[in-house]
Amino acid sequence: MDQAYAPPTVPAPDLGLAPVLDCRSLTKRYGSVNALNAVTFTIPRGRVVGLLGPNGSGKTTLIKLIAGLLQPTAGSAYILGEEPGASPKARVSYLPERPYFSPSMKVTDTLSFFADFYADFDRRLAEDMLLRLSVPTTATMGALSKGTKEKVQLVLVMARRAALYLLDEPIGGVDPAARDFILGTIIANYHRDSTILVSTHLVSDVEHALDDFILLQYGNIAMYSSPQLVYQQTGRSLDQYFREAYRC
Ligand SMILES: Nc1ncnc2c1ncn2[C@@H]1O[C@H](COP(=O)(O)OP(=O)(O)OP(=O)(O)O)[C@@H](O)[C@H]1O
Repeated sequence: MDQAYAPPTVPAPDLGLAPVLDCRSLTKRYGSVNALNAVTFTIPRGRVVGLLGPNGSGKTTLIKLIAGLLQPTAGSAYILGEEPGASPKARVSYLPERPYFSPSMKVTDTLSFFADFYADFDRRLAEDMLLRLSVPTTATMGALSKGTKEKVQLVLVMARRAALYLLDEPIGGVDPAARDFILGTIIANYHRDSTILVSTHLVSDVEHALDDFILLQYGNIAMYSSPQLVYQQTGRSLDQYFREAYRC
């Protein structure tokens, strides 16, 4: 069922290139649970797109399908014109919703791990960002607070030169001051040619950093628009609008 889907209301920048992400009738069922229902949308290059929606609306499922970590029940996700596979994966930098480094690894070890694993990883950029976020790089991951671990993992993912960044709940545990730094410096002003799809419940924190947003509800796209357009049409911030209209 896809009748809630509305096409993007913000015109895409005409870069004369294939869209970074093109999802066509993307569907995922877990047994009898319809997690994603024939979702169709396109994201052009150079956009920061928020993936919003209440618990269980399908955000993580969508991100994992795009990252190639889940097989769709039907439909496809194309990244720069290709389905997820070995070559597009190299163009995608994915931040999972849960920490994945061993607690005994030092922060510097995680940098070496990324440098060995990803040819597009910019170690100096990562070190610079960690310094600006006051992350102790000689500490082990297990000794870091939840928010600091999130900072490390986000920095690692954003220090790759990818075409598409998929960030699943990147800053839930980060304190508000650091959230501003992360959103303002790392996400909003980052790699202007790259595209970021970021899932989050922190609408009021992220909305100023977003070019567009996709609102999922019950595995369908309920809205694909921009915070600016919502403000023009309703006089409300995205956060206020959702609290009133959708309670998510
Ligand atoms: N491995 C799984 N097996 C069965 N059902 C699943 C599985 N993973 C997700 N689901 C179901 O699919 C639906 C979408 O889940 P998903 O995790 O994608 O939502 P979400 O929007 O990311 O939620 P949240 O905001 O709570 O993280 C939910 O009904 C969830 O219970």
